[in-house]
Amino acid sequence: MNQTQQKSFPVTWDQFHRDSRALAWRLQALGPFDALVAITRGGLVPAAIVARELNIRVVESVAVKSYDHQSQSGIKVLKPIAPELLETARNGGKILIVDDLVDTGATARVVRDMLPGAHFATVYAKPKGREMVDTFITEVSQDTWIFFPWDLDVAYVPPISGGTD
Ligand SMILES: O=P(O)(O)OC[C@H]1O[C@H](OP(=O)(O)OP(=O)(O)O)[C@H](O)[C@@H]1O
Ligand SMILES: Nc1nc2[nH]cnc2c(=O)[nH]1
Ligand SMILES: [Mg+2]
Repeated sequence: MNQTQQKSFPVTWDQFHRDSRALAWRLQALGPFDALVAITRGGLVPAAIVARELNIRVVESVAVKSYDHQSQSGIKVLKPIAPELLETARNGGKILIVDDLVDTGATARVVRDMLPGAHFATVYAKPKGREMVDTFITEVSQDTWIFFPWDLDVAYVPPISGGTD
């Protein structure tokens, strides 16, 4: 989304761990996977959790940047997938791609093109990008901005009544 979102969906560490584990449970039936590719940076945390649960030892990263804060800019590949991993995929290896979320699907499309046969998994999905994902856990509406625990801090919230006492 290019404009500031109307709704917010803040996610705590506990919730993110739980949702990432739920993703691993769902993926277990589809494995075993020979390697995992995490889309940095957001995919790194769910990738660590999924790799631990599914005992995937080979973890590669691909760096794709599409947002500055909440504004979408052009997609840039800042670090491509290592040639050894592409070779594994070409030789029939089963590759799992993990990201934290799919929004418009633009990031997913770019990485899918790099690894056409891979399984693409995210923890969260918005309607526009849902078609790009093979497995996800929770769907949120397109006008929702998801706030991840690594982007949040504990802060004072004024009372619902608006009063100060
Ligand atoms: O479906 P899309 O519209 O492409 O949006 C989804 C992507 O946007 C975010 O990454 P971002 O580019 O903000 O970088 P980050 O992972 O480093 O936060 C998120 O982690 C996904 O990778
Ligand atoms: N943190 C965060 N990054 C995004 N990138 C694209 N959509 C989102 C979102 O809802 N939350
Ligand atoms: Mg990302």
